[in-house]
Amino acid sequence: MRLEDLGYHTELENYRKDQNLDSFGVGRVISEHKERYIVKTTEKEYDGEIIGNLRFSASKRSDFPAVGDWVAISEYDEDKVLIHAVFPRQTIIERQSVGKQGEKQIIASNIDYAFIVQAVDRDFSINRIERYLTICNTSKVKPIVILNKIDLVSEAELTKMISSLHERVHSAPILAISNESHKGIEELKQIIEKAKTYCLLGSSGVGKSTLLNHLLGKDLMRTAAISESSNRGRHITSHREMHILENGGIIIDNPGMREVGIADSASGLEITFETIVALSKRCKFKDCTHTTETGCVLVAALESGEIDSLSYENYLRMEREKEHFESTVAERRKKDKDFGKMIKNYKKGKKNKKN
Ligand SMILES: Nc1nc2c(ncn2[C@@H]2O[C@H](COP(=O)(O)OP(=O)(O)OP(=O)(O)O)[C@@H](O)[C@H]2O)c(=O)[nH]1
Ligand SMILES: [Zn+2]
Repeated sequence: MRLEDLGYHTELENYRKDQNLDSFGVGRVISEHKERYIVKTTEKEYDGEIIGNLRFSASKRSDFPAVGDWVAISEYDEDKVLIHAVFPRQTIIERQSVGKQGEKQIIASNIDYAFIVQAVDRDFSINRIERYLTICNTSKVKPIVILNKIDLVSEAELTKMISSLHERVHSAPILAISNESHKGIEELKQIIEKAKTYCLLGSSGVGKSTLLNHLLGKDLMRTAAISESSNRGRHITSHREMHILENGGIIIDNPGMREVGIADSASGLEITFETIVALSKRCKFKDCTHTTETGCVLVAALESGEIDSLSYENYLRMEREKEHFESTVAERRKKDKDFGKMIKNYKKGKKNKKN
């Protein structure tokens, strides 16, 4: 195995040289548990601990290593390394840390692509797909939409779902698969690139674990669960959050990833709702709510059908959640009220126009 097989590339190597980290080894963090890390190198997997210096200079949680990070290490025992430095991260998936207002927690780093998994049964929701797209766009991770459980719907139903999806989602490839009939799984495997890092996003029950097992070709989750229970209280050396697939792709799947929310994804809205945001910037009215105002570019675009109205409502909702997340409590109360009025106005306006 070479470092490149774990996703290492020239930019990281240049950084290592620039920072005079040549005397250290290089590894990638594949698991994190209460400040204990598993670091994978070309030779093996080590238990890693950060050096005191790194701990003292860390001013926030994101200064600590995360799953997916490249780190400079030195071996101090047969299976143990000290972590001296964290390499700059190319992409970061993070979320609001529990209990600490305003502080972010890194879920994983250096991910190239995210599979946004959604089941085509009751779970199917383009709104939710737009949410996950926004998370990806915030994190600079490239999205790939996967519609799963297509064995549960007819060909015609699936075609309808895909075409309605195409109307609102323009920037991401869409794949349809079934873990049950295995339809589309080969095609999915084909698009997975060697040495690129992937993650799985999507609600509970959409089939992420089942898919991962198919990709890995084994019943991974069960194996992990067994070794975890027999290792209770100790560092769980058998628990991996990063997996290398047969074709060389790398998948990160950790518990935190499954709880990432929109509140944490401010900047991505502009990319997900590119047309809407671009238009709203062109609106000539100051303080326009872009909902009912005559002469507003957005209102006009909605009427002409240039913008999908469901997409627009979803955008308003997410924009508001974003602001909610960024504002203080007092501001929030006022904004909630204003927003309530705004949505009401918008819907009233739409109704009136229909009549
Ligand atoms: N019919 C059908 N069922 C599926 C398919 N994929 C997964 N399932 C079933 O859906 C259920 C949930 O699948 P999981 O893989 O555990 O879902 P998950 O996304 O990992 O869920 P969390 O672990 O809660 O995040 C299981 O009972 C699977 O057998 C599929 O393609 N078709
Ligand atoms: Zn306007």
